[in-house]
Amino acid sequence: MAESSSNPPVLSVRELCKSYASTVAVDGISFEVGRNEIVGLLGPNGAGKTTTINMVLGVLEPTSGAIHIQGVDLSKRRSQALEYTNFAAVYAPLPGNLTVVQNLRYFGMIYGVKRVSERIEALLQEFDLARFRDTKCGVLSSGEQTRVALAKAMLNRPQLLLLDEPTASLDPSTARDIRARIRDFTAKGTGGVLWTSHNMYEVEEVCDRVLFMSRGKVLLQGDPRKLPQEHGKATLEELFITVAREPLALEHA
Ligand SMILES: Nc1ncnc2c1ncn2[C@@H]1O[C@H](COP(=O)(O)OP(=O)(O)OP(=O)(O)O)[C@@H](O)[C@H]1O
Repeated sequence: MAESSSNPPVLSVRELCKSYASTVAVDGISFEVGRNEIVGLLGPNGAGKTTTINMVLGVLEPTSGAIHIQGVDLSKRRSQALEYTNFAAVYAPLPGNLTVVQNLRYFGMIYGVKRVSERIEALLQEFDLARFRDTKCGVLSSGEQTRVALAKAMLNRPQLLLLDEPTASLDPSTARDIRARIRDFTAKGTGGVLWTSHNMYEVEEVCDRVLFMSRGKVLLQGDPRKLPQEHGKATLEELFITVAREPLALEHA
């Protein structure tokens, strides 16, 4: 049973902190990801984005704070919370010596997916991967590997999908295709997405809401199409550069 309410957000993060000796990587951030919502987690290199994602994935233990996935407290009922979650990132490629189907079967078994063969066939169709089913993942192009990584991330029908720069290194047409599939995921189901990207054009196109992080804190949040104007900037990219170079100016604005 959910702990907070009968219809909690897919992700709720409260006062989350992570410190390493003298480095405070994440410094008391709070935010939510709602159903059918794509939230962009933005910020310059070293802002704390990956550390945040790794804590939500249960890979890193927070120093303090709370994470609830579908209302389930990650620190208390970890397996149940993680059953609702999945993840794709370019720096976490699938084993290259396994074929597309072998990879999907392997992860399907790990996630305990019911009627796994049926689920794999549906995902091969959905992600236009049928012709690569017996190809080893290591020889696929970046765009094809991203599609396999997304198919793997959908195996357990997650409610919370974490995507760390899913379109990095993709050509514009493949990137557009991937964005459309992610938008479909939130539009057709009940899930939500937390998405990191350094591509401001993409963020404006895809994200319903963005969180700007700098030095471990969330400095700004809002609609990516309105935020620049609200802060006297012409574009999201200009706002990003200000957050990166002069975070204190915004913190005190
Ligand atoms: N294991 C660790 N030990 C010490 N410091 C760490 C460790 N992991 C991360 N950090 C530091 O925490 C801060 C946040 O790092 P993080 O990887 O979360 O940033 P990021 O926003 O994902 O950056 P990027 O855009 O470059 O991927 C950085 O200053 C980093 O050096």
